Amino acid sequence: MTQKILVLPGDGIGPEITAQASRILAACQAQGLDVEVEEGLVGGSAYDVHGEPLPAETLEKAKAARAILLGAVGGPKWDTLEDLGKRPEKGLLGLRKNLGLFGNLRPAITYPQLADASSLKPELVAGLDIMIVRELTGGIYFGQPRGIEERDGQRVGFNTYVYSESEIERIGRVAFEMAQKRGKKLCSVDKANVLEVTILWREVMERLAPEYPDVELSHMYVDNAAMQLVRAPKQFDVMVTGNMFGDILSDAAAMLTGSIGMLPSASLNESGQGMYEPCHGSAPDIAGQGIANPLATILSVAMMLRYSLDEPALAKRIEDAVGKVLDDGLRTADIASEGTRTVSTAEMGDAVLAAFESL
Ligand SMILES: NC(=O)C1=CN([C@@H]2O[C@H](COP(=O)(O)OP(=O)(O)OC[C@H]3O[C@@H](n4cnc5c(N)ncnc54)[C@H](O)[C@@H]3O)[C@@H](O)[C@H]2O)C=CC1
Ligand SMILES: CC(C)CC(=O)C(=O)O
Ligand SMILES: [Mg+2]
Repeated sequence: MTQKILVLPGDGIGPEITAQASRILAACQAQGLDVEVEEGLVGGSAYDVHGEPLPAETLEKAKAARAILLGAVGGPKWDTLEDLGKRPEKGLLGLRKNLGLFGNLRPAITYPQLADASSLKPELVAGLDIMIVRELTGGIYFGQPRGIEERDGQRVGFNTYVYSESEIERIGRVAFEMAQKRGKKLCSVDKANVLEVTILWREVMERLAPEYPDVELSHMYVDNAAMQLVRAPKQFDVMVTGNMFGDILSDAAAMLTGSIGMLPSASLNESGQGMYEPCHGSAPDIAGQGIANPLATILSVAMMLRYSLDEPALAKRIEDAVGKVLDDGLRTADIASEGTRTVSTAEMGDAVLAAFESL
């Protein structure tokens, strides 16, 4: 049966990088992938047309799609909008919430060819393969109450960090199952020395552990986890954490791989429907220059093939194509180093496409 894919380019570099990823998706269609692809508006570009960052039409299309490929949202043009609900980022959060995409997978893999582009010494990252499992529809980004209000003659801003047992349990199960398929080590990251919500988080992870006897569960406070990620990242296999900690730790992990432009992601719900996007934002500082790295978005297509479309062979072919292009010494500016050839966003797309077709 033909499956629907929705492409949401978004803002900033979003349209530049999704254009390259869409070419790879089209190449997969030419190889027999039975999908129907359509585009939609989200974020600032949707606000400019419809006055809201997640128009009903986009949400309808998203619900009907098996998978969504999203570029990025946001930018200075919309940062002054006082109504937070109208900001581009709310469009993205609205999609995640409405589709129930609670399970966010963020693999940080250092391609051997990029070990010297990492912020760490090559020996610290050679062979690095971490999976960060981030809870995506709860925690402080969604908790109520939230707001800014007048209290005792001054304004007070507040958000609520809340998780229910069932929310913790379902992301815990995703992480334990992921660890079972990988190196059988799971590190749960919390701040249980200070935050009640993460005391509960830790308790639920412990309660699940006996159901996964082959997985070694450990716990780490988030401040230490940030430090350990840049001290000795290869100690980690799977990490599981809440929405905000996962957001921050995954950007830190990105630099182990060479660039935030290398980190793809999958956001899944219980039925395997997924949204696929690079971990980075809309990069307004380089938007429109044709220099953004499209590889995180292209690798997100590979994750889509693996997690929502059940096409692991095509997924691997894309990953191998990326490896081949890196072997050939092609780099966008963010991952360039001595002896490599710096190429534009579109030239990187051309090269991955050619490599994909040659494999
Ligand atoms: N998933 C999303 O749509 C996200 C959206 N944002 C939004 O994006 C806007 C910019 O946020 P920032 O904090 O600056 O984060 P950012 O991730 O957009 O950029 C941070 C730095 O990384 C660089 N960078 C990011 N992606 C790159 C790529 N593919 N190739 C080369 N360099 C790349 C940028 O040039 C910049 O120097 C804001 O409006 C923010 O809210 C931020 C994070 C995620
Ligand atoms: C709008 C933000 C929560 C997006 C972000 O930074 C992310 O998901 O990594
Ligand atoms: Mg982020």
